[in-house]
Amino acid sequence: MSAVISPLSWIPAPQESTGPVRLAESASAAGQDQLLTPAARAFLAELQRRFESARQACLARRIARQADFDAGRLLDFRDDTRAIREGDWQVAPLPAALLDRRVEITGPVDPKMVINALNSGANCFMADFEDSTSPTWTNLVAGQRALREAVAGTLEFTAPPARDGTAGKNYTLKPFAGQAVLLVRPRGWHLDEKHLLIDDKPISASLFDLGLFAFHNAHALAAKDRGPYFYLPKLESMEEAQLWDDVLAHIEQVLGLAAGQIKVTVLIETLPAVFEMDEILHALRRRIAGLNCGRWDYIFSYLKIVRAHPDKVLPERGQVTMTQPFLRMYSELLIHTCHRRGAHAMGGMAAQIPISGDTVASVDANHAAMAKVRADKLREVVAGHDGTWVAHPALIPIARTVFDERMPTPHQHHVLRGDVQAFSERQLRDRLLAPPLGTVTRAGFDNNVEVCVRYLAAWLDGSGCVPIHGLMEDAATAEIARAQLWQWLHCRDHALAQGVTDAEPLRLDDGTPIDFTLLERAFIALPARLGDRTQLPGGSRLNEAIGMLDRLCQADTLEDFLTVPAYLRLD
Ligand SMILES: CC(=O)SCCNC(=O)CCNC(=O)[C@H](O)C(C)(C)COP(=O)(O)OP(=O)(O)OC[C@H]1O[C@@H](n2cnc3c(N)ncnc32)[C@H](O)[C@@H]1OP(=O)(O)O
Ligand SMILES: O=CC(=O)O
Ligand SMILES: [Mg+2]
Repeated sequence: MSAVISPLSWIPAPQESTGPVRLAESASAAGQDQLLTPAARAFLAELQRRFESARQACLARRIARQADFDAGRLLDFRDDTRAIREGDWQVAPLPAALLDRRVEITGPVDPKMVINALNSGANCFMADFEDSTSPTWTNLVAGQRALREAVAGTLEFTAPPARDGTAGKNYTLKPFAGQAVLLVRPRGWHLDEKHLLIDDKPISASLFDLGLFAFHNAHALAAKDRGPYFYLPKLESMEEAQLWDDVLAHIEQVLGLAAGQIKVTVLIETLPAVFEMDEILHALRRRIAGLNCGRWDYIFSYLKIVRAHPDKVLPERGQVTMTQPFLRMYSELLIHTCHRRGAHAMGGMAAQIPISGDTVASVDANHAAMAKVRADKLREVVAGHDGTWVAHPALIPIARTVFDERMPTPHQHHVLRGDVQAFSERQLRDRLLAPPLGTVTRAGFDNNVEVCVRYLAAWLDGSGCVPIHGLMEDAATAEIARAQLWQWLHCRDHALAQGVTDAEPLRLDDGTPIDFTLLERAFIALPARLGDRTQLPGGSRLNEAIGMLDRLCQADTLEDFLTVPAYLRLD
């Protein structure tokens, strides 16, 4: 292949050790000392000192890029990496455990979920420290402990006794051969972990989650012919992928693992990343097993990146489905890119979960929800995806049946999507950026407010994933609701800033202007929608959540991530 730029050339030097490595005074969770041993702390401190400047450089690049987008520039494929896109190369062969990934279950890392997911019959389980976990210190420590015991094969859980005194159910793991293959998703590059201080500064949350898991489990996994396997979230560029590769190569070296033993799957869930999929695969080519369509964060990222482009405002989130052309293009380009390079093209998550109840209405609602999941999985397998995600064990048979019927082979790398290849980069870009047509209804507006408030309250109370009106809501889905509210409310400001002197507010489909009066009305109507607060997850934190959402909506600038200000209120 002809000359390729060196992605490392801009990365700053590691920091010298300057201070102590210690737990914050607020860090108090059962079992933390068995996890954060002196050796584990030293290992994490070295990671932080070695890679923190590079992480900060990546984050600074995100800010600079956003300033460009706000000034009117639109995303495009990179000129400086054309040689990578046009080159003829493949990723390293996939390990046997990651060849057939047709059904992957995902979920938070509490012990019961971990056991249920590993026993669920899915091919893989993504244990999630990210979108579906509220990163309280208790949750993080309990999650790392649960995963360590799961890898050791000793994890057990007993549910608390019922109110009538009946003993709680006991959960144990199936034999290893029947378990789902474990993948772990650390938090993204933008987050800090405030409970472990290195040189008096919080450690990167990504390095904490991934490093601690690798430190404790890499050898036990290697002994079972598994590497530590990870899902990497919210990357925005090949430089961020390169940073991960450097971190992982370093971990392999320090822990004495074979080079390339650690495997990763990267979520393509930001708009910038979709323009650098070849580059991301290339940066991680020694260890990447696939890319995944993280549709919810992708929609959120689309909103964020084009926030200042009034012609690209998305309709309410219920109308932004994967059959919309701009999202179909994203999934098909991902399939084409992965298969050309010998990597898996994983599908994503349908938000519907089973609806319980035996009334006619709930049975019908459940039937409709399951039909939507089935249709989503069918779209994915027909498009060429090699596997998919489910949020709940009851969805595994639906996804499996669809994939078994349409994908007789362990994967379908042979589906090359020549139709996608036929597009020029200009055509691809236009299709990826074209927003769908649609509307904003009063119901859609009010639903966004309710979901944000309920999710935020639950998150502040330690639950990172909750069912709301029959849908799974996690950090990514709630972020869409939050960012949409802000964008709709500030759309006129952006048009005015661009010189449209007679710009009007965006309007609901019935003509009502979307303004702060409408937001206030939604807040006033909220108590009636919420019903008995004591029955809701995080019920005692609803007022705090309302205050936060109000502030986030009123602010002149869109907060990058809801979880960043919310984290200041956690623990
Ligand atoms: C955008 C993205 O990032 S998607 C990825 C992140 N999101 C996720 O991973 C979603 C994970 N799913 C969940 O957390 C849950 O399914 C929820 C919160 C949506 C619903 O959970 P619940 O209200 O407990 O569902 P429900 O009561 O129907 O659960 C029935 C059983 O299935 C188990 N279960 C539900 N979801 C899962 C899961 N994802 N993994 C393992 N077990 C699960 C429950 O623990 C419960 O077990 P039990 O019978 O032994 O008590
Ligand atoms: O992480 C997955 C997503 O859809 O976001
Ligand atoms: Mg996500």
